[in-house]
Amino acid sequence: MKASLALWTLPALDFVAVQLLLLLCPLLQLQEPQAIIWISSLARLGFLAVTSQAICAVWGLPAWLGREVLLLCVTLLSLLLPCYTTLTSFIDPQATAEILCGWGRSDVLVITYLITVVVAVLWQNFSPFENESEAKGQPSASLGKLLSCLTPYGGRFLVVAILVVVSSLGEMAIPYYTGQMTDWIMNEENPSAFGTAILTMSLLTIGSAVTEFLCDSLYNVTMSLIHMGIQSRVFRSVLQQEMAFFDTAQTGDITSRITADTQAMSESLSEKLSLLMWYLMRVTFLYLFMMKLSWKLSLFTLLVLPVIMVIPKLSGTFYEELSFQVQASLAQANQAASETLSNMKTVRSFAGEEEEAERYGGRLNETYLLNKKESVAYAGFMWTNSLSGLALKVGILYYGGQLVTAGYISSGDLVAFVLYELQFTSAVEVLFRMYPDVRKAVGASEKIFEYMDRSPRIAATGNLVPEIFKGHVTFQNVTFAYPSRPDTPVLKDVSFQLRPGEVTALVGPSAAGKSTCVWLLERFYQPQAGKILLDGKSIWEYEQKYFHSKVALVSQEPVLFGRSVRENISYGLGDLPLDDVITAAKYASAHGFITGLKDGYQTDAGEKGGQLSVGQKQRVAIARALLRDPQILILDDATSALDTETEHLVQTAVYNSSQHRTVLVIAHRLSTAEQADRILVLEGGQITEEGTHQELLEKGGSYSRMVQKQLQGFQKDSTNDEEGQEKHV
Ligand SMILES: Nc1ncnc2c1ncn2[C@@H]1O[C@H](COP(=O)(O)OP(=O)(O)OP(=O)(O)O)[C@@H](O)[C@H]1O
Repeated sequence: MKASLALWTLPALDFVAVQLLLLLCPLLQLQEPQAIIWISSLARLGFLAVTSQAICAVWGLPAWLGREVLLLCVTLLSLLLPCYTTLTSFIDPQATAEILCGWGRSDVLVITYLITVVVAVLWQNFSPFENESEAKGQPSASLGKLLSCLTPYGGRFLVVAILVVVSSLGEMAIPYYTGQMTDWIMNEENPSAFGTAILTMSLLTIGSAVTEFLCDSLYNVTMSLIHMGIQSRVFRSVLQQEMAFFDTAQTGDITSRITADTQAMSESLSEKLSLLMWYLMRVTFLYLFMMKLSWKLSLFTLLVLPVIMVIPKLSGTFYEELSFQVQASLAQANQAASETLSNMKTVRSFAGEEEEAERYGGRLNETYLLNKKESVAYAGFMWTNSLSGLALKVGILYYGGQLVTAGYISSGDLVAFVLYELQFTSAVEVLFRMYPDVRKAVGASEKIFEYMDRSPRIAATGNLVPEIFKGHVTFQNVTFAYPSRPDTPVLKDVSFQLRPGEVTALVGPSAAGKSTCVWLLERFYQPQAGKILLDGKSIWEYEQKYFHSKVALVSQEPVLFGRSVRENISYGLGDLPLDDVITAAKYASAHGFITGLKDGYQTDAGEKGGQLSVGQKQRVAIARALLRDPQILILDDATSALDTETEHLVQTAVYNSSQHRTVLVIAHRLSTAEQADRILVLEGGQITEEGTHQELLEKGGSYSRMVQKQLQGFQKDSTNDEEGQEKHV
């Protein structure tokens, strides 16, 4: 506020300086008015530069004004008049005499200020260079990046450009011939020329329409190719991201970027960018033809043009901001809907339908409110646009009429000019009406490029593919906190080993960090301190595909895909023989229930495996892991949903098949851990005990207490059962 007020002192000081210069200049006793105006203007420039810098240094600049824009204003204020008088004196010395003598007049100063303000606003908003506010992280135009997506199709765009030029030129000829005809009709010199002009006009119109059709078709086909390419690049890039990215980004947001944002962008690009290109070409040609007819009228049009540019731009910026907010709010609504639909069972079991519907309705209402604002902003933008265009038309007709009366141009030329000018103005109007839409595409593309250009914080760039892989895992003083909660360490200086041919069980209370050890071993995250080694080498040194062919995980909540059971088991391995799939399924005790399904191995598992029970899903997931014949097998509470008998069968199969394999089992049921060769107890992110079941029981520490608690739990359960039965009897 202080800075804005201080800035207003600049015009006041400028006014005083001009008055002083007007008093001082006669003292120089110069005869040449051009010399007087240049000397005074340079002195004014020096004064304004020093004063503006001083104001900047003391009060600083207001947020809406860039330093380079202030410099531009100072230069324009001082040098606009001398430059104008010098240039026009070459063309018409009489016209400049009046300004030279009265350069300090208040009306001249006011006009200079008006032009300066218009140019400054244009520069601030349209400058091709990055301004300070953008550098501070506001959404910046990603036009360059967008264009880089178009470059592989350069050849096609060249053909489109040629077709645009040909078609535009065809259109340009029509007003020209209309003007010619007006002159011919008025002079009645060559009546046969009338027919020739009509024929030429018809041919050119047909030619222009045909090229326009070809151009549109080629352009739209190319744009859908680009859309497809961008969508698959974004998806690919998202898949490369580290796990922490998926912890923080909402699935609905990511999906919305891949689908809705790319859709919005490519729609705007295919419709609006083609029109933009078309109208830009048209504007250029129209202006050239207008210049040919009357440079004065063309110059007049150009001078008034900034007025019709600034107003739509201002309302366009507001509209653009709103459309950005609408998109963000829509993504949130989508997120609410997809979260509810993907957790339908939980919603139903807690009778949360009404609450979820209200939540979704609330989000949609927010979007609706923003949409309302956006519509009003759009209407305002259109209104200001047409009003400013109308003012320009009236001005041109008035000035053109005067030029005809003065004999500068013929009536035919004025008719042709007015026709060109009408097209020119509507083309400029269309350009500015479309501008927010193209910005909208750029806005949507910014979000897309944010994903597309994002480099994963953790990249698996290793290339180690040893022929002999034993699978000896070493956790060496590992300390880790999740990136989303950097201040809460989950693992603290954890060290242990998993040996080939051994089954190691990791047990401990809930939230002790057991699954976290698995995620680290799977390379989903990187520890802040310590190392995880595989056969003595860091896990990050191994090549991505090789690593995951050697390390297989069956997680706590097995995830299946909406494909056949067979495809789910052979996921990631391509088209494997059915016999291999069956062997793995048998090991996992899944073959029996699979053959009992309606279509056997071809049965669809449903979305996220929803058509199978949790226990069935767990067995399919174990079969999927065993089919890879991994050297390291991790079972993270992978048999929790199985009955005791099936669990025993699966465990025996897994343990028997692991003579050379390294197996890590995480289990809440301690009976599962009992058979393991070694048991590690993890508590509060630290390994507190290590040994066999027997050793740990004898030690009488946490493990034995946990076993006792579970046993007591079972006894209590069975006592309750017996009591219940007695009561029942
Ligand atoms: N993606 C995540 N981002 C932030 N914190 C997490 C994340 N996953 C787990 N945590 C936190 O890390 C801690 C350890 O979780 P972890 O899942 O490793 O425990 P656990 O021992 O496997 O528990 P359980 O036996 O209940 O599965 C918990 O406090 C949990 O809230």
